[in-house]
Amino acid sequence: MEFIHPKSTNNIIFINTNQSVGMTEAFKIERNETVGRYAVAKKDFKPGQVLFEERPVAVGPKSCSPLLCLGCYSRTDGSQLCPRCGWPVCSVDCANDKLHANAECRVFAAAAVKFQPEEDPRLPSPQLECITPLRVLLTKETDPERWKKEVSLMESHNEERKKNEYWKVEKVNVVDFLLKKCKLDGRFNDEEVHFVCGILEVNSFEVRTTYGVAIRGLYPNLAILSHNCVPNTTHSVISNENYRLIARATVDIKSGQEMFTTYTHTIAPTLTRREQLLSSKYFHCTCKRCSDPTELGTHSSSLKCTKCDNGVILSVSPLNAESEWKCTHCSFVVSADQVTRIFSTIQSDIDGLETMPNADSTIEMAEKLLRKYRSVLHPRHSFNTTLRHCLVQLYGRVPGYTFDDLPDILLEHKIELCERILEVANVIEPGYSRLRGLILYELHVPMMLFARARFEYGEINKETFCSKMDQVIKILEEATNILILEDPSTSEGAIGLMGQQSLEQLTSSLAVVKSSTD
Ligand SMILES: C[S@@+](CC[C@H](N)C(=O)[O-])C[C@H]1O[C@@H](n2cnc3c(N)ncnc32)[C@H](O)[C@@H]1O
Repeated sequence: MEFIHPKSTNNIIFINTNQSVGMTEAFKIERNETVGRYAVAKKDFKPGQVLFEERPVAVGPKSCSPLLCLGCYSRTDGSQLCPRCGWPVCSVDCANDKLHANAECRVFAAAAVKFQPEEDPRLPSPQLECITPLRVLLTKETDPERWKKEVSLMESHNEERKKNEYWKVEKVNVVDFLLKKCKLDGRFNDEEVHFVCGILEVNSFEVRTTYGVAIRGLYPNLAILSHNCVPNTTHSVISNENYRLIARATVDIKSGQEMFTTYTHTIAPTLTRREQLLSSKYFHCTCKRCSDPTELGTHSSSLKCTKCDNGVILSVSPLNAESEWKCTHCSFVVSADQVTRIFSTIQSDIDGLETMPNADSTIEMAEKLLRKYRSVLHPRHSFNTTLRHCLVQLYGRVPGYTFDDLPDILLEHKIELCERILEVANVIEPGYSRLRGLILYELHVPMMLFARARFEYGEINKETFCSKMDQVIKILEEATNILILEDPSTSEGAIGLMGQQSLEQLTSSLAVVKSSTD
């Protein structure tokens, strides 16, 4: 049987449990014509408070995944194979991992379907396309209750998906492969296999393994939440606890209010977010942020007018991707096509940064891009926020730009980069969001070093220094309160723990300074 190599898609939003949908204490499920089912809070929640915890129906490789071990999902070249089924794993432990051994391993071994070596294991492996759908399908037999109450109710959008080119690829790589080659046609049918592929595309969320590899997980409670480009919840997945998920409120959620998550990158501009939501989740987002030409005053999509100095170019009708864009000050008009071209040129420049190492050359390139598009993009445009986000993680860390190397001017620069990101993050991911937690943490170090230097040079007096340090402590406290809620095995969780220690040290050394006589 010949597999079809699909074009790469990114349709991710980003083990059984006894807890079924509708049983959560946090929300009740309501329904309307536009979104289908959605979640309404049953009581009040505070920022950071847990809404619900759940175990996934299944986790496994994403669509278009490169070759991965089917036990721990580490990258592999396919040279090590499971002794029972002959599919890629990286160790005996991984071959014996329950998720593999009780699922596809049994199916492949019974049908004697062997894995065929891939020419280039770094490219998407069509053979892995069937793994996560198969794991979900098998729950129909292993946990029929959960299948009936949770999985079978999920939205697949198969009527729309049927019209896509990819439907035919899915028929060959997943449906025919599982039913014919793996001899599952007595247990499942065409419609069921396409259904699980559909619900995975529409409902699964990206999950990171302990080693940082991106896979996907199907979480029925989380999947009830509608999308909003300003979410009021966040979630973390604990990879070394069988991918248990914890969903939390990021802001106050009152009883009767809808709970929202995000299915896309919040930093992206409206055109990009809406395009991604339409192509992979099959709906037109009409949230407040998408409907507002200024993106709630963040100007994440706005361009600078090149004809007059004072104007900002905004979409006349942001819910219509064909709408023209106009200057707020002069009569200059730009077509939707022109804006799309400008955005894709800048986006591909930024994408180039992703493949660069964490080194001084990446700092220089990101700074160059900020300068290059200064006359085109609004200062708070999404692309600028993305570049600043990249820079704040490098300043203070990479050789040549460690905190010991940074002159005061670069400390001030890092402070400004963080403050600019926060102006946007406070609106698009308010409250207890990872984005805010991380940027607040990045902000506290240069603020502290800058204040210390000013004090040591005698440029500020003790009182001003103490008030600046009080500010630093407040910022670090907020960062820590957010990040300490993350799994300690993740980088965010580790920063939360470091933040806690620094907070104690800073508070006690500031107390010493405050009590000292001049
Ligand atoms: C993960 S599911 C959410 C649960 C779904 N509403 C259900 O009934 O099963 C994602 C789907 O819900 C709908 N949806 C979610 N958020 C939406 C929104 N903001 N506007 C319109 N439809 C939305 C879309 O059909 C989308 O493909």
